Amino acid sequence: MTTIAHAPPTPKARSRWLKDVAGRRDGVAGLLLFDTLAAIGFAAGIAGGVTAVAGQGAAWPWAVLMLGMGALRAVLATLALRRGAVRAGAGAVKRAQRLRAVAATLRRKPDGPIDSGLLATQAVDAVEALDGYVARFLPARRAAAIAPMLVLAATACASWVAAAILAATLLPFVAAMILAGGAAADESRRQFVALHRLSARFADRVRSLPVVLAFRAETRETEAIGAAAQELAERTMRILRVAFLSSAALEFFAALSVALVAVYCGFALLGLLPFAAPETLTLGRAFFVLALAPEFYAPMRRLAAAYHDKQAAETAADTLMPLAEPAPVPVVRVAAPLILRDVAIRYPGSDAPAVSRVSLWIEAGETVALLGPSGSGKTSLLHLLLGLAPLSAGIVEAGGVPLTSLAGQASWAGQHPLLIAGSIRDNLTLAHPQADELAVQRAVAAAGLGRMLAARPGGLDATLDTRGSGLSGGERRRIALARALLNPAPFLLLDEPTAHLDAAAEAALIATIARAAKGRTTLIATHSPALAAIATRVVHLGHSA
Ligand SMILES: Nc1ncnc2c1ncn2[C@@H]1O[C@H](COP(=O)(O)OP(=O)(O)OP(=O)(O)O)[C@@H](O)[C@H]1O
Repeated sequence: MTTIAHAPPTPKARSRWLKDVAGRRDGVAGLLLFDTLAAIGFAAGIAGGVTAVAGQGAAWPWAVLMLGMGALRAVLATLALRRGAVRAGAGAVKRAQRLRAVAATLRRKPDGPIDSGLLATQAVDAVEALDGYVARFLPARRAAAIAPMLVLAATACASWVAAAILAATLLPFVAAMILAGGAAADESRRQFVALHRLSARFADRVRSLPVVLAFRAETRETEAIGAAAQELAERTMRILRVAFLSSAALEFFAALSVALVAVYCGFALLGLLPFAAPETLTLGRAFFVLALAPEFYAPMRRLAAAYHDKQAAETAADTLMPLAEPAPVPVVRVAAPLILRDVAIRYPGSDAPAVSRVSLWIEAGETVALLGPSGSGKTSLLHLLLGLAPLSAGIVEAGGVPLTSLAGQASWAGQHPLLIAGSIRDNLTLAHPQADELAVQRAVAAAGLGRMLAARPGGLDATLDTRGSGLSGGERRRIALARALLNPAPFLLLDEPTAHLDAAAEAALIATIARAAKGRTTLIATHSPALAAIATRVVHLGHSA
């Protein structure tokens, strides 16, 4: 199971980070405020219309005002939704954070504590959790600070008593909101962790499906995934329970305030108040106040509905904040000689070094074969040069400058070639997208892929999945070799390119490799004396532990 090795950030640091990430996007909050102004106009339209129907003046201008304001509210609501979600809103924030998560995955240190599978999950799940925060919560919070005051001011113009009633019910309403928010916070965090656990476990098991099937562990794994899914379902139900309870409390106070205003207006109009009326209320004013009363709580209810988004974003921030900021990778052109001085490689968690005290001096254009028993560190040395294994002692230099990675300047064919979902051509041109058709055909022929492609429907355009299903191990290695040959990089690193081939196929491939190595600085990890024979120098690595 994947884990993240870092302490959670403080609440203050977390909210500062979220604010910085979201930036100032006041457009949506502005639209919500205009919506409140339109609601005031709508209420005025209703009040004027009712007064006109009761026999005081023409009704149609009020009807026009009411319809116009109603239509305007619909437009403003749609615009707020679109702007928050797409334009300059959550879309841009999510894109930026996804790039950050992917960059952190690609540029993490070889001995870094964060698992790349987990980082990939973060790029999808955690970043998605920022959506509601940017698109709904932030605009709702900004609007909730001003909109109720606008409604209160408009109400006070018609009836200061009704305004006082609304203001008085505000206090318990806010207290209920704070309580509900606090209760939802912990549940929401636990649910996010359960979701994370389920998706990481699921991704893990899908990746190792052949192993699960081979060891007949389907039932056990299905039960484990079922248990994780059940845990998530239970946590989701708990959140829903808290959400229903809190929204019931909020609705109660909102309804209570509207009811109090209605009772006051009705009794005042009928002259049934048990005390002397503090103001003169007309039918129009009473209707205006009544139509406006629900709008007083609308911005705060919108905020309460989006509160879960805030919790989700805060939990996501805990995993996204520690990711390293993507820094532009300096393009350093390196050249031979490659110099390794007393180099040691120790993998995190290992007691013994995989490689220790290795010193090498490789001149430009040299072909060096790394020979040694299994586990002696041949692959680790090649990985070190590519920045995929940690340098724990010693110095690696290229052309007199310290070297962190040959990536970008080396053609590389590994022992377990990476295949991407796509056509065979996509896989070949992965390292050199500008390669033309002639170069692709030459690399295919050189790597001995011609017969396999001729027998396959679609040839170069036949599609592969990431497992390279339908390809033999040898064919996968040949694809990796063809890819390395296609890329005219100054360094060529090959890891057991002729493993598991019969003698004739090996001899043909050795001739190809000898041709490809001409003019490049080449390192080949191999067990094959025949392949090592083409090298200008053979380096024997120590015995495995
Ligand atoms: N990612 C890793 N984490 C921990 N230990 C590792 C890792 N990769 C390799 N090792 C260990 O480092 C040692 C050297 O492994 P390496 O693959 O470099 O040897 P090799 O000479 O290429 O072996 P082979 O000829 O079998 O491919 C081994 O003991 C191996 O278990």
